[in-house]
Order: sequence, then C-alpha cells, then structure tokens
Amino acid sequence: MSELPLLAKKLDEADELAPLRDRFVLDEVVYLDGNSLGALPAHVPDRVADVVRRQWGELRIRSWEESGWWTAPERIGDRIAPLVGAAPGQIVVGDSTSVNVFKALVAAIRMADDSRDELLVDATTFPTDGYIAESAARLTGRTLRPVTPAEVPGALGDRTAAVLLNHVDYRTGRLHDLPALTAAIHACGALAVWDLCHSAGALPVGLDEHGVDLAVGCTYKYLNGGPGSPAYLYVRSALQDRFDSPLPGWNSHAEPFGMSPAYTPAAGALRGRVGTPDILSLLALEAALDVWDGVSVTAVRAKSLALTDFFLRCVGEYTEPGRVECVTPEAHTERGSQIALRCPDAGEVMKRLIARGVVGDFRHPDVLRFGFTPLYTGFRDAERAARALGEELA
Ligand SMILES: Cc1ncc(COP(=O)(O)O)c(C=O)c1O
Ligand SMILES: Nc1c(O)cccc1C(=O)C[C@H](N)C(=O)O
Repeated sequence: MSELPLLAKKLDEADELAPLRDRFVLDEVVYLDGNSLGALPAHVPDRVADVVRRQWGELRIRSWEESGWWTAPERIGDRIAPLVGAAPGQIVVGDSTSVNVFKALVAAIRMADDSRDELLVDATTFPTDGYIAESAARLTGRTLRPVTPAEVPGALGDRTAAVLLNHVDYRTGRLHDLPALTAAIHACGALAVWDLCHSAGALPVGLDEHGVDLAVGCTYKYLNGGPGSPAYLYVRSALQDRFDSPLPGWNSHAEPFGMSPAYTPAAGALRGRVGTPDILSLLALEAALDVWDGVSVTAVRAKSLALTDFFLRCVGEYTEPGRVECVTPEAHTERGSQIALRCPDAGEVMKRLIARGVVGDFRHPDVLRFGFTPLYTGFRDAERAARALGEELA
C-alpha cells in the first residue's frame, strides 16, 4: 500500500494556501487545466450580475463615468501590475493576447534603429505569436527569424530590432531565463518583448526589475478572468513616450472626446488602448483579481514547485518506468507550473482521464499536459491525478 495518499493529506494540511480553494467554484473533479482556463472565483457571478443589472440596466450611459468603465483598462492594469512585478502606470488591459502581440511587436520595431532589419521569434512558440510576428515583420519590412530561446544569444546582432519570447513554453512547461535573455537582448541594442501567458499568476516575473521593454499576457489562465477575458500590454515607463501604436484607436487619444481628426497619443500606457473596452469581460476580470488579496506570488511559486515535484514523485511511483517521458525540466529554475508528459497514445489517455474526472489537456501530437494552479490545486489532487494516470497507462 502506497504511503503517497497519506503524505498528500499531510501536505494539504500543512499548506497555508489551501484555504484559498474556497474562493473558487470547484467540485470533485481534479482540475489540472487552469493553464488553459482558470476556475471561476465564487464571488464573480454576483459582481457581474451587478454590472449587468445596475451599472448597465439602471445607470446606463452614466456608468462610463460613475461606474468607472472608462478608466477600467488602466485601473485593472494596475491590479495586475504587482503580480508581474510592475510599478503602476505601465499596463493596460484590453483586446486579445494576439492583438497585443501585434501592438507590442510593431511598436518595438518602430522604436528600434531603422538599420535593424531582423525580428527574432521563439520557434517553439504558441502558434498565434508566430503568425502575428510574421505579419508584423512583413508589414514593417523586416525579416522574421525563428530561433529557439536557447539559440537567441547566438542569433542576436546589429541587425536585431526586437525579440519575442515566451516566459514559459505552453507545451513543455519550460521556464525560460527572462533576466539573462533580456540582458543579452539589451546588450545587443534590441528590444525584449515577452509573452507571459503561462507565467503570470504562477510565478514571479519581475518585469521592472529585469528591464523588460514590452510584455503581453492573457488573463484567463492563472489570473482566472474567465473565457476570453481581455489580455494586457505592459510598456516600460521609460519607453512610453516613444510607443507608437500600430492601432491608434480613439481610446488611446490624448483627448478622446475632442473628436479631432488629427491623432495625438495619450501619455503613458494608455497609448496601448485601442477602441471601446469589452466592459463585461473586463469587470468580470476585475472581480476575479480579488482572489489575490493578501496572496504573495512568492508563496504561490513555492507551492507550485512543491505540487509539481510531488506530482512527478507520484507519477514515478504509479507509472511503469519508461511508459511516459517527462518533457518538463526537473530543475526548478527551468520549470513553470505545469507538467508535460509525452507518450504515443496521449490523446486517448487524456480522453479517458477526463471521463473519470481528472481534467488536464492534450497537446498535439503526443503531450499530456497537467497544469497546477496553487490557489486551488491541492496535493491530494496531484496524487489522485497521478494514480488515475498510472491506471490508465497500465
Ligand atoms: C503563449 C500564448 N500566447 C497567446 C495565447 C493566446 O492568445 P489569444 O488570447 O489571442 O487567444 C495563448 C493561449 O491561448 C498562449 O498560450
Ligand atoms: N485560449 C484558448 C481558447 O480560446 C480555447 C481553448 C484553449 C485556449 C488556450 O488558452 C490554450 C492555451 N493557450 C494553451 O496553452 O494551450
């Protein structure tokens, strides 16, 4: 009889973050897919109902001012800022990650010296970043060069205008060295643009500390903003005056209600805004961010590593050796908040796991992906998932 179930129980009992689970709507399912869609914070439905019934239903147009709708993109950006190590005034929320990748890349190229004609992109990236980078390069007359993050230092040079990288790889869960890569990019005179989709809310990012130039991220994963909740754009304060948006919509105008035919950009991160914000999603996100009150990202990171270590230990005990290959690095300095296991029948195995109440996801062609969200995932969840996995793989 394995001692792991008892150990899991003890680890849960000693876990200071365990009570946070009550802030979410969860059931008996072991939910290891918060790296795709975060769970629903329990207070969000009532808050959204208030936005719909009172702010929209009763106050109607007055809500742009009285309910703070107009300033929501920057206000909510300031709520996200401490989670990614940014001082206030550098993040605006709105649009999708894809759209923000576009804004960030074109703006970065416009800030770089004209002689720099290359844009480097993570060759292993979540596809949307690669597609958008290709279009940004084509529109600006630059050459797109896909390279793996490990190849970036060797690929940098006088020709590099900007580099787009993922902090954590969506497939393998590998955490890339943001401080070192940003420093290398700066040493060659280029701009560093980071996609934080798989790191924000799971581990410390340190945007200001490491001098990141521009960053984007989604809010529906570890920030639990809900399906399709708006993404965010970070523009380092020192660069804001030079941020020349390729999508200069009226919401980014210095005087939006001046209705001038001439465009004058607003000061600060507001330049990253485009058109009318998606208020319902934005305010659902704002409510969702309340779950972070009193929670430190450092504590979240410590639990995330403990959870993924424990899950790997359970998989090691419950699964026949060689049946799966772990593609997530073992070193803590190289691991995000997910474990990715490779096996040829991953698609079928994940279907069976989901059918028995263990929800992770399958990533083409052969990866089983298990995301660990420290705010609501426990050690018993990790043990149950590994046990079910071992049985399905047997
Ligand atoms: C690294 C990364 N970038 C971007 C996206 C998605 O972008 P969008 O929010 O535009 O769908 C995802 C996930 O969907 C992702 O994992
Ligand atoms: N954004 C998603 C969606 O709209 C539907 C299904 C999944 C997603 C995801 O976020 C996938 C996720 N970025 C991934 O890492 O695979």
